[in-house]
Amino acid sequence: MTKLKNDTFLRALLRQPTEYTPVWMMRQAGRYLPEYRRTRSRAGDFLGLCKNPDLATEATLQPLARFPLDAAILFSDILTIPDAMGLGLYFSTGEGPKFKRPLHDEKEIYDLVVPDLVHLRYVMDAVSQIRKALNNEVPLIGFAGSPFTLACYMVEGRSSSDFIRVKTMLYQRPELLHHILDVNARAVTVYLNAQIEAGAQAVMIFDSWGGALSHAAYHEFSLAYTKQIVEGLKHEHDGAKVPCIVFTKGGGLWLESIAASGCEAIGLDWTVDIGEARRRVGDKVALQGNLDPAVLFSNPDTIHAEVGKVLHSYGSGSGHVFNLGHGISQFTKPENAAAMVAAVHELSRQYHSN
Ligand SMILES: Cc1c2[nH]c(c1CCC(=O)O)Cc1[nH]c(c(CCC(=O)O)c1C)Cc1[nH]c(c(CCC(=O)O)c1C)Cc1[nH]c(c(C)c1CCC(=O)O)C2
Repeated sequence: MTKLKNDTFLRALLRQPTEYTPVWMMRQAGRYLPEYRRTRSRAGDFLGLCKNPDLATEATLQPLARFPLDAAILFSDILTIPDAMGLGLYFSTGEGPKFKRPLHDEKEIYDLVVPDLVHLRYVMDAVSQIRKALNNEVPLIGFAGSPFTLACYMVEGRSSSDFIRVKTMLYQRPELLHHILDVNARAVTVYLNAQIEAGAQAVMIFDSWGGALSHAAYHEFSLAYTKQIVEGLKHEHDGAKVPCIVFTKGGGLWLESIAASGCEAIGLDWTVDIGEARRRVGDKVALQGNLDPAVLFSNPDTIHAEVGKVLHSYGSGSGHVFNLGHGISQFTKPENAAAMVAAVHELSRQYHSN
């Protein structure tokens, strides 16, 4: 078992005592950092950066060099899986991800199989290289998309705001969507377990679009498959527990069912009061979140006050990992991210009496 110099993040996820509230930021490596933009231009484009383990390691470490964050997250993307399935992922500047061969007809859907890990070898290489470079300073988070969120991109072929194709399939040909979701769930399980074997010390499942579903559809088409993954994960590696965080954007109504999925922690977006969330599920899981990323457009004094409100709402004791309620915007000033991290470390000590 490797000993971490700072394991505050892992202890908070396991609801064990800590001296302060650990903090990291979703999308902490990204376009708001000038050094990231330079690394990306050396790689050619975003996907080239994900597929080059040396440059992915460099990007992962950039935010840690600037801010005293309590965790690193693998630099990659959730869409590596559909890419490895042969859908032809590409990113056109300013328009987000697209697929050359989205899933439109029945034959394409029934031909879909769990990809061979050789096509995702570059991700595991990045994980082991990042672990070496981190030198046990802080833990490394691995991640994947939820089966439903991946299916949104695979069926729509690109980002969408109304999800017309995937929702039409859900109501008109549910068996086709169930087939995609089953393949995705098996693929994500194998993929996350490979990241854990390669050195990821916690994993996070991003269900960015589960919140677009109705109550019943969320349970049947999103949570059921996320649960299947959580059940198939390795919960221990190298003598240490490997906690799993489930983040459903817009999932505030369903915290009790998410907590029952078997995950160690729930990621919260900013629409939820974290204290109320704790009263609902805090005896079962840890909570991660949930500052509105837009707070970082303000100024250090406002950021300090808003961080204070989230910490106060959660209250005393362990089980809270501070984060934004969604990814940091590319238009954020890095010094405002620094102010947030400093405020969490300063203000949270009063809530931890040990
Ligand atoms: C839906 C989703 C995707 N990717 C991801 C999600 C789930 C999280 C969420 O809800 O935001 C997850 C993701 N994407 C990225 C990470 C890296 C790790 C981190 O720092 O948190 C993680 C965890 C890098 C990235 N992924 C992407 C970038 C920007 C690409 C660039 O450099 O131009 C980064 C740093 C591109 C990406 N990738 C995706 C989209 C929709 C986009 C375009 C969005 C945009 O333009 O802001 C798919």
